[in-house]
Amino acid sequence: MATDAYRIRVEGMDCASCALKIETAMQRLSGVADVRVSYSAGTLALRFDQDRISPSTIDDELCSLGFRPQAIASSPSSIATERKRLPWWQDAKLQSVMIAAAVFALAFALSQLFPAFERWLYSAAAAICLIPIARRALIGARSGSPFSIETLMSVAAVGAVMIGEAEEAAVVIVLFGVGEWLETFAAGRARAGIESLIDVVPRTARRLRDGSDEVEEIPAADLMIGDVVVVRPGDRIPSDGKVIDGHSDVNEAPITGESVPVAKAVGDHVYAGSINANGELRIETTNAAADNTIARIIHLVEQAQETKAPTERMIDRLSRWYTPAAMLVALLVIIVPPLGFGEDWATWIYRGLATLLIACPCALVISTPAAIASGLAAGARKGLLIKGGAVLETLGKVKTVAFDKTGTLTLGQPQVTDVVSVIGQDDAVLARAAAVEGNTSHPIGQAIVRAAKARALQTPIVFGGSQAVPGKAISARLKDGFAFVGSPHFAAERTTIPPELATTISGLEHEGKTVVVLISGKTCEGVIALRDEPRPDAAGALRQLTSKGIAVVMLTGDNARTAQAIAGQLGIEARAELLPDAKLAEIRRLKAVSPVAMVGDGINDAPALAAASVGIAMGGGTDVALETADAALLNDRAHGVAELIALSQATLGNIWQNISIALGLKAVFLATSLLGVTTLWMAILADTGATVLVTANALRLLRWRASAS
Ligand SMILES: Nc1ncnc2c1ncn2[C@@H]1O[C@H](COP(=O)(O)OP(=O)(O)OP(=O)(O)O)[C@@H](O)[C@H]1O
Ligand SMILES: [Zn+2]
Repeated sequence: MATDAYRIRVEGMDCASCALKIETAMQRLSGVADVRVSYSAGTLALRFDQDRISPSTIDDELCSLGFRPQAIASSPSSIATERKRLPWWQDAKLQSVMIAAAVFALAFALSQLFPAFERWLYSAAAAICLIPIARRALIGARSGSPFSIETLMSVAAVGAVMIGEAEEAAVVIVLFGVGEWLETFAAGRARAGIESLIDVVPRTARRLRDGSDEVEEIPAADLMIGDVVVVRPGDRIPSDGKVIDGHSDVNEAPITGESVPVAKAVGDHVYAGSINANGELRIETTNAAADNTIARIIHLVEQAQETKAPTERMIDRLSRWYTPAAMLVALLVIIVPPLGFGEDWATWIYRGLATLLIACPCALVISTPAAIASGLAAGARKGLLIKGGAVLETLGKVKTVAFDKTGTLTLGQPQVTDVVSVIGQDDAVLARAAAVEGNTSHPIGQAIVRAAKARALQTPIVFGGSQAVPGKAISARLKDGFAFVGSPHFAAERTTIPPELATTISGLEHEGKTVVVLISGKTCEGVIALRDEPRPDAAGALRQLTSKGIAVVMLTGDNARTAQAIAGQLGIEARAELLPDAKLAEIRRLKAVSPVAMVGDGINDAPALAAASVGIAMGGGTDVALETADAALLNDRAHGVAELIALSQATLGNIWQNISIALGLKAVFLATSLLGVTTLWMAILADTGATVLVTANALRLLRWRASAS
């Protein structure tokens, strides 16, 4: 079966139960799978079978439910234009509230003139205003959501009219409209988290006309790869690109969350959305608008918001039976006291209707996605990229963080410090080792090659390619046979290391240096020691984690003495000499006890990152980090790990506050309705009030700041 992905923006999805309604309706269409609706991003994503259904059928279904499907723009600047908001007085919800209010005002005026018809006038007005709501209730019922808020409203309003409370029915309908309008407003605010990212990309760019010095202003979305743009001091950079002229300090906060300016000169890479501080720059565009780093971040955050967290799934399931159950309770409230205890019918019908109105699950359904959306957006603004609510939830529960050593706790740029030769000349050892490492991507090998270049050494010829022995060594054929550069362990497996050399090696290792041995045939020709400095902020970042009661451990393929020396400096426990498989096994072992986060540079430790409960990529540059791992630190600071965990914990806390607010308010109002204290209009206000409160509480997360850093 060939399936296609379909992703659109849905206008009018302003209440979380709307999102559920769309989800249910889509799941019922045949030929549709993987339905994901994000209330917080306002998007719908699904896969469909071309042979059985077409996108236009899907769009029609959305329209019949009362929503407006819209294509998603691919670049931030066009998203910004696309999302241009209508002025508030043109809002459709507000207009329908105004119409309802006008109809009731008319009924009121007429009833002053014809007091005898008062009841009829209000009933007629209620009926007119109920029509659109009842229609939505019917459409919802037909597409699989019979117990929507519209159904509850319709039943309550009809019931109120029937017991002679037409006036109150009128007030409730108007208030319902006001509530819906408030929810739209709140939903808009909740989406502001992402919009603040979109807004950093300028709409226009000053492009240099081919071969001349003339500048023309064009939409940033129309920039093409190779175009040269001129960015004046104070302007935002319109596209990812390479500086070809000028130098300046650039604030990359929109991408990395770090507002310390970075000096940029010819040849340096710059990101769309960053702010050019003081010098004019000419930049050659390297990415099309939709491929800019910031565009990819926005896209990832939106997609992250579409994936549901476990708590959210639980709440969704809960809310699917919550409403029918509440309706049942309302029914019992209506019939039990009069039938069982001879109480007054009118009183208990009224109380039952109030109970019905507070049965709307909106606030509950919204509690989790609203918090997660804010948490994800707050993270993205600080350079903490989290790929979904599930990751956020797991991160908040992490008890152990495992760090890869190279490039994560250390800078990942080892420098050759010592060369010890057995065959005579130091330079010969370095040159031969550099030849073997000629094409390696391993940081140790690259450092050796750099050192040989720095000494302007002539490297011997290599025959054929090189062979890596992962976690151990690399080999290549030189003129006089095969040579290996590898760990002392590996050397000891192949040959005997002379005792005095072994002493030298362990001495160097005690200093925290990594030592590799050059072997040719069966002879040890010499050793090379390298030093990789710990990141300046590593020790502080680790302390931040341990002070929160999180265990930290360093995993490395390096030898135990070197690992110990570095771990000692950082105050961390180390597991050393782990071959790639052993790293995986170690992660699995830790994970069996409690959730584990693994932090790596995302380049050569992808399997370990994947095996952990949460894989966090850092230091690998934005490109790799963005695509691999569950979370990424775009700012390349070790502190980011503690911040990620703190943000996740704050989000989890916020979720539980929201659930408590939602359920707590319902409980209070259920009690007061039974006691007869709650009026219908109070019940409807309590419902929308809870939704607005929950949204407002979730929005607090947007202002989240890492406390200690
Ligand atoms: N290309 C190579 N040249 C020389 N030594 C190598 C090479 N590849 C691996 N080794 C040896 O194997 C050891 C382990 O390598 P591995 O790649 O597993 O760890 P690493 O990436 O250096 O460190 P970490 O596990 O902390 O990231 C290295 O310390 C080194 O001694
Ligand atoms: Zn609602």
